[in-house]
Order: sequence, then C-alpha cells, then structure tokens
Amino acid sequence: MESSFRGEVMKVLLHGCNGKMGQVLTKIISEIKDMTVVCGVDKEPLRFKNEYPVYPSLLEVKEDVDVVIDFSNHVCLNSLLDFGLNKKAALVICTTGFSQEEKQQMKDASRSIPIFHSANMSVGINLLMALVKEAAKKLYQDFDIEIIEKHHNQKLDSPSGTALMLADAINEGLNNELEYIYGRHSKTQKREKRELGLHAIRGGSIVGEHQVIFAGAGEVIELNHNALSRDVFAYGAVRAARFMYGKEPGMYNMQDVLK
Ligand SMILES: NC(=O)C1=CN([C@@H]2O[C@H](COP(=O)(O)OP(=O)(O)OC[C@H]3O[C@@H](n4cnc5c(N)ncnc54)[C@H](OP(=O)(O)O)[C@@H]3O)[C@@H](O)[C@H]2O)C=CC1
Ligand SMILES: O=C(O)C1=N[C@H](C(=O)O)C[C@H](O)C1
Repeated sequence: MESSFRGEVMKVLLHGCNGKMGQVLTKIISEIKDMTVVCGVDKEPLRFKNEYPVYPSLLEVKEDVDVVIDFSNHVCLNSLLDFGLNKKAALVICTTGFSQEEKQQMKDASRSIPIFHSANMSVGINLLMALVKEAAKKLYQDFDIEIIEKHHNQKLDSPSGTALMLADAINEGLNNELEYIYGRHSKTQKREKRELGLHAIRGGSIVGEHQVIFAGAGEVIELNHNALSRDVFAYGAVRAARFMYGKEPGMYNMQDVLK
C-alpha cells in the first residue's frame, strides 16, 4: 500500500523511547532518510544517550510532530490521546494490555484524529490471523482450539495482545461462540467444546512465539509464528507510520496497512 507521505522528512515522536522497542526503533529510524525522530518521551529520560531530546512527559514536548509511534504502557493512553488531539498528530499505538474501556477511548478519539492500533506489527502474524480464522471455520466441528504464547521475562501483560488478537480472529470465524479460558488450574471438570484456552509462558529473552493448536481425535494441526528479533515489529511500525501520515481521522490496523 502506498502512503500519502511524499518528498518531506516525517517528524516522529517516539513514546517509550528508552524501552526495548523504543531503542530498536531509534536505531532503525536513524538509518531512514525521509524520517527523523524529533524527540522522545520516557518515564526515565536519562536512561540512554539519545541523539534527540527526551522528555519525561508529553506535556513538555516543544517540537512539531507528524506521527507518534508508541511502545510504552497502556496507562499512558489518556496523555497520548490528549497529545494527539491537541497537536493533530497521527498516533501509531503498538502498546498492548488495553482494557475494553481503553480501546473504546481510542475509538472515540479517532473521530477527530487518525489512530492506528495493532498488538502485533509483523506481516506474519497478520497473515496468520486470516489463516486461523479460515482453519477454525473448517475444523471447529471436530477439533479443539488452544493458543500458547511465549515471551521474555520482562513482559507485563498476559496473555499477549497477539494471543488475544488471534483468539478474536478465530472467534469471529465462529460467530463469537467461544469462551476464552485463561490457563487451566484447580479444575475438576473436563474441557467443554466451546472453550478456547489461552496459555502464557514467560522466560528469558524469548522475543515472541505464538502457537495455535487444532487438536482432533488422533491428529493435531499446529500453526506457529516465531518472531526472531524485535526488528520485525519496528519495521512494521515504520511502515504503519508512513501509512498513517496525512490520513483522515479514523481507526486503522495492520490489515489496512497490508491491503
Ligand atoms: N505491537 C507490537 O508488535 C509489539 C508491541 N509491544 C508492546 O509494546 C509495549 C512496550 O514494549 P517494550 O518496549 O518491550 O517494553 P519496555 O518496558 O522495554 O518499554 C516501555 C518503555 O515505556 C516507558 N514507560 C512506561 N510508562 C511510561 C509513561 N507513563 N510515560 C512514558 N514512558 C513510559 C518504560 O519506562 P519504565 O521502564 O521506567 O517503566 C519503558 O522505557 C508493551 O505493551 C508490549 O507488549 C512490544 C513489541 C511488539
Ligand atoms: O511485549 C512484547 O515483547 C510483545 N508484545 C506483543 C504482544 O503482547 O502480543 C507483540 C509481540 O509478541 C512482543
């Protein structure tokens, strides 16, 4: 998909710039000619020596900004939306762990500004969403469906935003009949047909692995996605920022970017 961004240098604010994803993006954007990080915002502004100014709060930002790329924490949503609304900047929100109410807040704000949100910026996961939706439609009658996700030991939210996105894609294909079960413990009854189990593993430096299991009688189908480095998410965020530049107000996601 072509972006509406032409011939100028796009001014990016990195929100959460001193986090793991913020630092990967800092490096990747520094190598892109038509994009520049004009400033960053992070709870700990002095953690790294960045080549751009870093503020402890969005309220202190002085620079002109075209697009905010956000990899921070869901608790920042109010200040992020206020910033976007005041400065008329497009928001590329890649953070996960939002409640339903927070997602509704995003939708409300998107009546005035363009807002992108996706729990996974990789091309592969967004293709996998379509595959598991189709597979679920064909297999559900005879196969039980479960999702396992694995991430590093610093991750705050579980299950991952991606696991929930995959579950929602599956459930959409099945008229939203499924009930999500978050890990099984202290159970004394067998699995019910309409359960969709979501299971989170946390350890070491695992970047992000998602496995969708279709388990039938005597056979199992597994669809896996493994992110081998954070670069894949950062390149996706850059692609989304290009797509969002100059867009009309509304909610957008990775499916729109990849169309
Ligand atoms: N959509 C996608 O493809 C991906 C999404 N993510 C999501 O992005 C988010 C960030 O991930 P990651 O970079 O690994 O996490 P990190 O914890 O490494 O980075 C988050 C950064 O944001 C900072 N921060 C937290 N709260 C605030 C605040 N109120 N104001 C300003 N800065 C704040 C953190 O500071 P401090 O450390 O001091 O709290 C930290 O520097 C997570 O929600 C994660 O799930 C991650 C990878 C891919
Ligand atoms: O926190 C992470 O690291 C990741 N979070 C996203 C999620 O919650 O799905 C995406 C990716 O798997 C990495």
